[in-house]
Amino acid sequence: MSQKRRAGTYLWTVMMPSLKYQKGETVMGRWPGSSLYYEVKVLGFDLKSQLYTVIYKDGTELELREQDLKSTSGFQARSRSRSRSPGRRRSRSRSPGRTTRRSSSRTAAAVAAAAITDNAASSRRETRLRDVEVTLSPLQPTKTPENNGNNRHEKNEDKLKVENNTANKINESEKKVEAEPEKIQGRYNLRRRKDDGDAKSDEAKVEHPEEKEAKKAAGATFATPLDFGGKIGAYFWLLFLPAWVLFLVLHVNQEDPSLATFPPPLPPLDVFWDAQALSFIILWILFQALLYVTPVGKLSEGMPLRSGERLKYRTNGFFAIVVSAVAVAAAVHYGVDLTYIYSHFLQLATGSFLISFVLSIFLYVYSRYAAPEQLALGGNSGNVVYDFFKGHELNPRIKNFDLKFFCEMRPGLIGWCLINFAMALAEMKKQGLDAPSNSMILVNLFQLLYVVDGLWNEEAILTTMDLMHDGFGFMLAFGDLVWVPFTYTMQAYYLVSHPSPLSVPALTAIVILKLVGFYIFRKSNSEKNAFRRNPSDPKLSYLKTIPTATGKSLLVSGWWGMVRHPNYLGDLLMALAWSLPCGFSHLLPWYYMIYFIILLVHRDSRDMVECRRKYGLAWDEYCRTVRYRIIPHVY
Ligand SMILES: NC(=O)C1=CN([C@@H]2O[C@H](COP(=O)(O)OP(=O)(O)OC[C@H]3O[C@@H](n4cnc5c(N)ncnc54)[C@H](OP(=O)(O)O)[C@@H]3O)[C@@H](O)[C@H]2O)C=CC1
Ligand SMILES: CC(C)=CCC[C@@H](C)[C@H]1CC=C2C3=C(CC[C@@]21C)[C@@]1(C)CC[C@H](O)C(C)(C)[C@@H]1CC3
Repeated sequence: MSQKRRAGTYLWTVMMPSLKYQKGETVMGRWPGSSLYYEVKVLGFDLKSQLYTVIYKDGTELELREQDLKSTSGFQARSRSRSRSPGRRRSRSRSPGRTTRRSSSRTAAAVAAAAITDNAASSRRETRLRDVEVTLSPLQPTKTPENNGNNRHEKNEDKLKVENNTANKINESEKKVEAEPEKIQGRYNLRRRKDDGDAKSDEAKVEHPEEKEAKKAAGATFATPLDFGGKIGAYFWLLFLPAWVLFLVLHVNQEDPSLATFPPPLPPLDVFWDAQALSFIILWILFQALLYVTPVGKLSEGMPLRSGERLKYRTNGFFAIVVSAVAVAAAVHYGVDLTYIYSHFLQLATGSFLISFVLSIFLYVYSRYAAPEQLALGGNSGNVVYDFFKGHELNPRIKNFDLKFFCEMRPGLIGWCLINFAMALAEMKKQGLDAPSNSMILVNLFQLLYVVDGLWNEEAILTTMDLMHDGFGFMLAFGDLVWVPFTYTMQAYYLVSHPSPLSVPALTAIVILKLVGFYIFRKSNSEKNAFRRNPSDPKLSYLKTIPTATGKSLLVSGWWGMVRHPNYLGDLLMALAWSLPCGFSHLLPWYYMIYFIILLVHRDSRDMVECRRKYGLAWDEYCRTVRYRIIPHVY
């Protein structure tokens, strides 16, 4: 176990009697870059960095130094005679990119967060100060030697200018903010929340005595609210997910896979087990692992972690699928009968399930040796079953081998195409055809395009929820190794014994639908990925953005101004195009579509909660501007 895995860097206290401010205490916190103080609640204290995490009333969470906090006594409310009613304030100059009216109830945090800016125009407004509307007046500290003149901005007469200057600074310096977080933080005397990825610290890893005590509490405090039904839900999903795969696999084999025949007849237990099938799965995973570690292709950087570190990923997925295709073609050429996959589907699925289960146990045990900052916020409840299910560690790695990235992008995803191909061969064999049916060809090509595109743009996965936020546990291990290859292939499996002829107009309409969906999916994912990687990319300069207190901005025009998840919309259209070739006789080939709607609606809600937590009122502003979640004018 490396030293790094054991070293706990960020430690939080539940009770630290020696601290000036206690957890839960309400104090006044300076808004970064200004002299304005707002009421904040202390959430915790980081021993190592000596920073307090506080939450403003608008929900923004920031990390502040002790000197940026003051007790509430000694503050006076801003008198009305000194400042116009903030609710009636008007903007002196409107930013060209501004698209929405200001909300009447807002704190400075929100003001800083809510100015929608034009990416390109922001640099031209470098020195311009703007006034903005606010309703909640910030409080100013009564002058004391301590706070008098310790900040350049305090000399400004109009404090709101200062406040808005802060907003502007955040707008102006978006490029710098994302590229040079430390510099910006230094300027504002502020650190973003740790989970937003910054704050690399090189301080010595000496353990203070208090740290030891605090370590015990660290596990429980580094967590976000539970989802998937919480602890009870975790038990349910652990049982339900494998049972559902079994149900589908047993159903699709029937001549008439009607849901009325529930439960499907269970085969004897020994049918499930096949050592040969298990060894094929192991060989496949090892083969993919070998391709993954082959030093071919780019080394891409992931998003900054809580520790500030950026992991490197070998993004050679396209290379892997090409080599895999050549290997499979060679195997077929030399007489390997791929219809084995069709005839041993249940056994192969069982083998994969065993591997995913063993892997999940390993991952959980391995995560017990990880440093607190390496854990996933969403899988750190302290409940073994929940954390085992959700994934305790964010990016488990054995040396440079990233287990989550590998499992998500390689064996299951490429295996999905292999299985589809085997189903096409099985269809020809079973139906006595010289070539696969039109429907089978469409399903194969559509899903192949989806996978190849994912691998070609492999770097884009590094800015998705799974890679950035979700831990690696049973949910993803099972999802990647069992769910994807053995349920996403349902349409092809179904077509083997349920031919579904397609007319030319139907075929054309389905192809168009797929292409439209693909276009939306690819363009929107690439837009967000490019923006997250380089917000000052000149190619994105036409886009409008909302700055947030974390230093990151939110896109509010382009694809991400159409709906909040344009990528989901494209994905759903593609899912529809995958099911349509199978006709309407049975529900089974529509399983993916139904599951996918549920998955994406749930993912959207999870993301909403997470983004609200991260971005506070800036997120609300985004939601007010972009009203629909996935389908314009519908949902
Ligand atoms: N076939 C399948 O089974 C599945 C496919 N998918 C597909 O995978 C892809 C990735 O999906 P997923 O990871 O769920 O979600 P997203 O790729 O949409 O990632 C969501 C994150 O994007 C960032 N974001 C949200 N709104 C904005 C904005 N306006 N401007 C800039 N950044 C924003 C936020 O992260 P931050 O601000 O921290 O950067 C947010 O947490 C999608 O295309 C989806 O359809 C997903 C699940 C299953
Ligand atoms: C019910 C259950 C077990 C849920 C687990 C969900 C996983 C199956 C999915 C979560 C996100 C995924 C993504 C892809 C595959 C499915 C899982 C793992 C993905 C790799 C498919 C190919 C795409 O191009 C993609 C790279 C965008 C995508 C990323 C998310």
